[in-house]
Order: sequence, then structure tokens, then C-alpha cells
Amino acid sequence: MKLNVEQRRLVELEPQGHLAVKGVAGSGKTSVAIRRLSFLKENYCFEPDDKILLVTFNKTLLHFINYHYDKLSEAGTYASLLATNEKNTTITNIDKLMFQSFRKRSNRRNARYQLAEPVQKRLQVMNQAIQQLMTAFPDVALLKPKYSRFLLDEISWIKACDIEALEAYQTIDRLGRSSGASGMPQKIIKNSSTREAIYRLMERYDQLLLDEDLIDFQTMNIMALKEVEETDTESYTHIIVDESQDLTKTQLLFLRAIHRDKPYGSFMFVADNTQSIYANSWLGKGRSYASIGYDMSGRTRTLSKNYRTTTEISKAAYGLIAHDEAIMSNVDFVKPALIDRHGHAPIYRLFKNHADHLAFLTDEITKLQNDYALKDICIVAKENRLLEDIEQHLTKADIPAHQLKVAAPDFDREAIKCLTMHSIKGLEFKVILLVHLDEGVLPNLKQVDQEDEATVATEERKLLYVGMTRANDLLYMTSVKKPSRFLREINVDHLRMLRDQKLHPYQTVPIPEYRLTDQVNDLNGKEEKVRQWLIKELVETYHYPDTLIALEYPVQQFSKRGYVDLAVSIYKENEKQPYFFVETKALGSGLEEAKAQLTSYLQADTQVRYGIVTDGLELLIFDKQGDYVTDIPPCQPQFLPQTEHQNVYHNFRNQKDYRYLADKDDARQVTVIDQASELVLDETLERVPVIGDVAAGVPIAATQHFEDSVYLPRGFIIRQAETFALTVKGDSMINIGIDKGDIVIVHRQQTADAGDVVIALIDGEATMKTYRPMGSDILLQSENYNYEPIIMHASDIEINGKVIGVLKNNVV
Ligand SMILES: Nc1ncnc2c1ncn2[C@@H]1O[C@H](COP(=O)(O)OP(=O)(O)OP(=O)(O)O)[C@@H](O)[C@H]1O
Repeated sequence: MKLNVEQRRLVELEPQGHLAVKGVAGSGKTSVAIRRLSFLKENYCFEPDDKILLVTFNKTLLHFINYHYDKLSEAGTYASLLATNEKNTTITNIDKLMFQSFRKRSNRRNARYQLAEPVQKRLQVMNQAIQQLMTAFPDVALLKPKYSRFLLDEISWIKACDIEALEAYQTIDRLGRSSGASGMPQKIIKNSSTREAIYRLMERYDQLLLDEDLIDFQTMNIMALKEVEETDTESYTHIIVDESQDLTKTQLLFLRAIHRDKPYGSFMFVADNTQSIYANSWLGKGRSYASIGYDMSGRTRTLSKNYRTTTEISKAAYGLIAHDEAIMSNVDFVKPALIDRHGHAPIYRLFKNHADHLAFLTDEITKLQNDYALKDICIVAKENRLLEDIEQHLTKADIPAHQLKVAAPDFDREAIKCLTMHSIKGLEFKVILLVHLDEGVLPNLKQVDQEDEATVATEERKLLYVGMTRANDLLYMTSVKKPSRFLREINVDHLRMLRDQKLHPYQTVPIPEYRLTDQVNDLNGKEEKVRQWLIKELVETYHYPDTLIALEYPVQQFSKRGYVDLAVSIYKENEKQPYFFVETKALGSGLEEAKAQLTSYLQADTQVRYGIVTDGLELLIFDKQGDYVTDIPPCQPQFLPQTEHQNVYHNFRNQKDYRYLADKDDARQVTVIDQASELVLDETLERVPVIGDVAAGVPIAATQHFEDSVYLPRGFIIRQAETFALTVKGDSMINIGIDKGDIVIVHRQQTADAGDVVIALIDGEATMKTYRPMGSDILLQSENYNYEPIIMHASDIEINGKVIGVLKNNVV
């Protein structure tokens, strides 16, 4: 991979303290971070105590980096990058790093704290603390065991923000959540007895845990921070933090504390706020670097090109975030730029039940195996529980699948990977299947107060964005029963129903936009919704004019007459005949019955070629033999009734051929298309009169009357006033493509150069020949071996003009 200029500059920047790198998904942030590590190691580690740290938030990303660069270094490309086992270089994740400091502190102080796991233990202690404090705060309705989960979250947030005093908590903006969960009796407003009660609750809860030698995860982080602030044992000359937007304030302060300030030292924060998906993150909520002690004025760089995904996937993903005011107005938002790499549009499917969903995944993955290795395919869901069924189902169908273990992921195993949206952050796979994008799952607003809905929805929208931007080549998205509201935010033009189809997923057409309503019986019918969606697709995506579409098309089956829901006809040799029949069913109502019905209609009509059945969620296309066809055949020019003459114009001035389309009823309506480039010429047309006939054989009498006109682009002629046209009689010029019935375009002139095709008058009769002067004689040469050349003295020949083009008579 060759870095672009901006990326290379960042890698090779002379280290001068702190720097923020903002970048969009897939812009090479991680790639830059890793190369930067190598650059600093080689050039800016002079002293024996100089050390470099590359830290990630996500553990899976850490493994992914090691996996990737292991591979690269095996290939000899980045031998110096595989530095994890070298003394002065550490690549690790923040939790591991902080846990080590916490352990050191515990050992130093001979303390035996354990993490309070599982969550039930913490809830139990929380309930105990609530009971003990209830009487002290009788008016705080939030102090109830039923809110213990919510209170745990709030306390975790206080610690993550390194809030060390009640006064600080009373005044801090509560970004990420403005109130209690759904049904909460009180808002957590500033300077309130509620905030005081929560703070005291935290102290009590921590003490109760400590009594059992327990601490929670956030306290462990605080202890780690204290350890490095107090002891100065661990320090790094250079620190690079990937995914900075996800770190809590405590974690960021920890990193600041282990950074040793040297004149050639550096601290690079790499971040993308659009991918900030954690409630407790600090910078990701739009807070400034100044809040953790770094002034970034003039110290920010941006990477805006997404190299990972195709233009089609990027457009869909950007369409999603463009809907979110909170994301767009964030000061650190970077507008993504597209690179020109094209592929399939993202595929979206909705299923009415789990069985259909699982069947689709199995079928599709079986097909995908023709193009991709299993390990390059990753199934992603919001929650682990949603992946379990799928994993089991695939395994039963002999498709190896496994949930990637966060602690020790095996990226090389030849099996489909299953991951949650959170743990896939920072990673990429050739094919991503984002499953269960169901309303209620994403977003899950069940526990959320109305006021907080927008905030939580932003977080979950970002989660979907993260998932979508993991795909290199192909992105599938699925929902079961009810699609996530976010899918409605993605313009349906960016999505397809199947990999090799142009068809967009079902979308309800508003009744005022229904087409062919004069043929519709019940505008409010359920089946009509699906039919109208398909009509819209046939017209807008497959380009059939609605004049070729008929509803309730009659089909005679022996003595019985049936009616097909929709028939598309085409013209063949100017005769209209049915091309395909369609049966539409109400949304999600299944296709079996419709397919049987349509098969009998196909048999009954001798001309129709294909049948299509759809219920909006599924669509089958088959021919008369019952063989399935990949896509609906698009409308082609020859399917339409002939309304134009189609001819070829050969331009002698540049020796190029053009398609010349003239309206049958109005010769002035002309379209000229360059045959090589297929581009339509956008030039003013000039009228050229057809003034008579010219012999291309024996001379015939020159006539001078206006019969007709042709219209030509201005660039084809030299001067309109000097241009005329003649209809060709005879066949003496056939070797250069001028035939009987063609119209030649002539520029009026009295002289000619050798080789010009001229109109010459001999004894008042016009003939067309190639002009060859021979001293005082002129040879007029036919371009047909059957005709002898004519030799005449120059004074006996009058040149009337030079042929500059020919409009062929034959229809193409
Ligand atoms: N200049 C480049 N030319 C070609 N490919 C590139 C370039 N820069 C990055 N890539 C590729 O783009 C993909 C994304 O890179 P990387 O993971 O470093 O981006 P990122 O900004 O960290 O992404 P994210 O934040 O979405 O995880 C990788 O496959 C990488 O190899």
C-alpha cells in the first residue's frame, strides 16, 4: 500500500509535542499510526530510555493490527513494524495497559483487590448502598432498587470523567444523557439533591465493595491513574493513540501521565468522532483537547479519503450520517471524500420471520463462496445473542462459522466470522453482513427517556455507520420483521435487493404518485402497494415507458379468461407483443400461489417470454421453462415503436461515423451521436437544402430545385450558405461507401485538390467522381471497378463543389 501525500507527511512529521489527526472511516488512520511507530523508532529514539507506545481502545483491533502486520512482516515488507516484542516498543490496548499499573499499585501496597464481577454482584452491592442511603435522601425518588442499573451507569460515568468532588459533579454538563431512564421520576439536573444523593451513593457503594476487597472497572482505572501520577515509573517518549474518541477522561489522563516530555517527544491522538460509540467517552462527545490539557490550535491534521470501501458503500453510509444534526455539527466532523473504486451497491433485505432470514443467509453465503474465502466474510450484529442462532444454523448447513473471541481472535481460521458492532470497530473484511437491523434492536430506545432519544439514536446511528464502513467489497444489510428506522434514512437509490440485480428494495409509493391509476380497481389495496412499487422500478430503474405497461392484462386459457396483474409489452418488427407477465402479492405474503398461477399464464400465451412474481420482500424471475433468470431484462431501444429514422452519417472532413436519428414526423428533430464515443453532439443544427440528384455513374442533367432539407450539426459543414445536398443515383462510388439513395453533402467551390470527391459538370450534366489532375488534363475516377475513368481537358470540366459528407440511406 502506497501512502498518499497527506498520510506520508503525517508519518514523517518531525515530532514536536502533541498533534491531533482527525479522519473519516477507512482513511488510513490506523495505517498511519503503525507506520508512524516505525518511523519514530528508527529516527527519534536516541536515548536508552526512549520508548514508544501505540495504544488502541478496542482489543480486537489490537489483535487485528498484530495479525495484519505479522503477515506483512512475514512477506518482508514491514520487518521493522513487528515491534511488539521489542523492548522499546509497545503495541497494546488501553485496558491492558491500565490493568498493569493497577496491579503494580496493588502489589506495592500489598492490596488484594479483585474486580467485582459479574454485574449481578455490583447490582447487589448497589442495592445495599441504596437501602443505606434512602433515609438520608427521602425526597430523591431515584434512590430505589428498581433504578439500580441506571445508577450503576451514572456512577460509572462519574468515575470515567474523573470527577473527584461533589462540587464538580453538581456543575458538569451531563453529555450523553440528560435525564433518567424511561419512567424515571426525576431529571438529574445540576446543583440538585439528586446529584448529591448519587454522589454519596457512589461513595457508599465503593466502600461496600472495598469492604470485600472488591473494586469495579472504573475504580480500577482511577487507581491506575493515581499509580502513574504518583510514581512516575512508566514513561514513553512517543505515544500514539488510535481511536482516541472512545477513551474516557480517566484513560486520557492516564496516557498524559505516562508521556515523558522530551524536545523530540510526541503525542499523536488519532480520532474519528463519527465513530464514537461509547457512552462514557470524553473527546467523542465533542469536548476539546484543552479539557485534558492539550491546546491543539495549529496542531490538527485531517484525512478525508476513505480507501476501504467502494463508492457505492460509502455513499450509503454517508447518507445515513448526513441525517444526523448532532454528527454534522460536531466541530471535529470531517466531510468524507470518495475515491473512485466502484463495486456492488449495498444489498438490503427485510424478512418476515427468522426462518426466511436464516435460509437467505445460508443461500447467499453458499453463493459467496464462489468468490470469497470464508474467512473474508463477517457477520455482524448489535448483540452477541443475535449471532448465536445464525452461527448454529450455518454450522448445521456445513458452513463453518464462529464468534471471534475478543481475547484471542483467530483471523486465519477458514470460517465465517461473527462479531458485534462494537468489537468490529477498526477492523475490515471483504464481505460484511450486517444482520438484525431491526427496530427495537437498533436503536434500542426501550429504557430511554423521550428527551434522551435523539442522543441515544445518534450513538446507535454511529454504530450502524461503523458497521457499514467495515466492508471492502460487499455489504449486506438485513432486518427481520420490522426494519430499523435508520434504514429509512438511507436513500433507497443507494441500495439493491440482490447482488446482481438493479432492483431497489421495496419502498411504499405515496398514493398520489401511483401510476396508471385509470387501470387500478382499488387504490387502497394491499397488493396495489407492491404493484406500484414494481411499476416505479420498471419505469425508473429498468426504463420501460408506462405506455408499454398494462394492468389486469387479459390472458385466454382455453375457454377461460384470466387477468395478469401486470404485463410489459415490447415492439417487435413494429408489432406490440407481451414480453413479461408479473403477479404481485401483498407485502410479505409469500410467492408460492402466485408462482403457480403465473406459470399457467406463461403457458397460455405464445409470445410472452418471462414471468415475475413478487411480494415486495422477495422477487423471482423465470422463463417459460421455469429456469430462473438473474434480473429483470431492461428496456432496450429496439423494444420501442420506431418513431425515428436511424441513419449513419460519414463525415469526410474527419473520417468519423455518426448515428443520425431524425424524427419521422419532423425532420428538424435530429440527434447526432458519435459512434466511437457514444456521445451526443451538442451543436446547433444548420439546414442544408437537397437541391437535386447527382449521377454516380453516367452524368445526368443537373437540376436546381429544392426538394427537401437535411439538418446537420454546424461543425459538419464549412459555411451554411455554400452548402447543398444531392441524392445519389448510380453506383460508381460504392468502394468509398457512397451508394444509390444516399445523400451527399457538398461544399460549393470551383477548385479541388487531388483525391477530393467532387461534383463536376460535364456538358451541363452533374457527376460525382474522385478528382485527379494530370497536367492540363483531369482524370475523373469512379470508385467502382466496373467503371472506366473519364479523362477530359481541364477547360471542359466545371467543378461545382466538393463532397464533405454522406448521409446513408439504409436504416441501421
Ligand atoms: N493511501 C492508501 N492507498 C490505498 N489503500 C489505503 C491507503 N490508505 C489506507 N488504505 C487502506 O484503507 C483501509 C483502511 O485503512 P485503516 O484501517 O488504516 O483506516 P482507518 O482510518 O484506521 O479506518 P477506521 O477508522 O474506519 O477503522 C485499509 O485496507 C488500508 O490498507
